[in-house]
Formats: sequence, structure tokens, C-alpha cells
Amino acid sequence: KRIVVLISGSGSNLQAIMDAIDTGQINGRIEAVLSNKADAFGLQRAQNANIPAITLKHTDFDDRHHFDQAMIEKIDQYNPDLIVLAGFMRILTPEFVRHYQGRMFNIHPSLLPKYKGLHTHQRAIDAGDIEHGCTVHFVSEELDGGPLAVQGKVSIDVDDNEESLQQKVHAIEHVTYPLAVELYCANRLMWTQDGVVMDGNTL
Ligand SMILES: N[C@@H]1O[C@H](COP(=O)(O)O)[C@@H](O)[C@H]1O
Repeated sequence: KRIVVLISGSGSNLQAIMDAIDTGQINGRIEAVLSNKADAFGLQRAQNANIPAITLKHTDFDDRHHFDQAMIEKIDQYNPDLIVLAGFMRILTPEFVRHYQGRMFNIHPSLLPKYKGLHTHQRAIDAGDIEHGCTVHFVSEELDGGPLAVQGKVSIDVDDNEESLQQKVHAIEHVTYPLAVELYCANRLMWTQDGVVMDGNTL
């Protein structure tokens, strides 16, 4: 499968997916990495792996609509089967989401539908939760609201703080995201009219 990854920052999830392709876990190829931030370290990771690393700065466009249209033009040059949002910190327009509906993943640092939005680790601690984690979901027009695909869980210990919990969640993300991409690339995971189907079972 042909994959395009969108990032805004460090790209540790991008790296985990690149490593899983190298080991043969994922039957796919990253055709390009696109960032809305020119200083995103993830671009460096892509260049180190000889993957086209593209910067498209949202600040160069008048509004979201024009930025997203420019992204679509750039991304479609790579004819992707899957778009992976990996720490891409822009809210996408409905047009963009509809254009890639059913072939676009996002990862969110909580056990959705709990804690949509920001500051998920501190909110889980403040709520007294004993478990937390991350969610890979298909992207829909509802922010952090698309159908769930794969989740990874961690325990919250009494001595955990926001930073220690973030590190735990990052570690489980680097297992969970490659697994979701692996299943999608193997046609074992898809979003159908009946919902998300994995290995023939509706989730
Ligand atoms: N959406 C969130 O943004 C972060 C990106 O991290 P990285 O992949 O850039 O290291 C991840 O924690 C992800 O859940």
C-alpha cells in the first residue's frame, strides 16, 4: 500500500511506522511525509530515510480551505491508499476529510471516546483513572470522533504525573500505530458501511 504521513512535530510515531516497514511488519511504503511546520524534526527523520519530505506552511495561505486544497493537490501526486496523521496539529476541513474518508487514520493520546481534545494525560490523572492509553481511529468530520480502530492501554500508577504518563503513552503509541497500519495494509482492517471491520468481524 502507498502511504502518505502528515506531521507537525517530532515524528516519533512516523519513526515507529518507518521501522515497522523496515522489519517487514507492514506491507506498505511511505511515499512522502508532509509537514505544516518547516522545523518539524519528523522531516529530518524522513530525509534520513530518503523519503520525500515536504513542507507546506499553513501560514502561507489565506484560510483553512485554501491550505487543505493545496495539501490535497500535493498529497494526490503520490496516489495514496492511506493517509496517516501522526501528530498533525491542524483541524482539517470537511472537504479534506471527505476526500480521504475511509483511508485516513489519526492517533489520539487517550482511550477515546474519553478525553477528546488536549491535555489528556493530566485530565486522566485528575479524574482518578487507573488506566489510560492511546487510540488509532479513522478520521471523520467530528474532531477526535471517528470510528475506533486499535487502542493501546497503560496503567496509571499513584506516582505518575503528566510527564511520566505521557512517556508511557508514547511508548504504547509506537506499538499501536504500526499495528493499525499493518492491519490496514493487509486488508484486515477497514471502515465499511457497517462500521469498522477487522478480520471480518464488525468492531
Ligand atoms: N496526536 C498526538 O501527537 C503526538 C505526536 O507525537 P510524535 O509522533 O510527533 O512524536 C502523539 O502523542 C499523538 O498522540
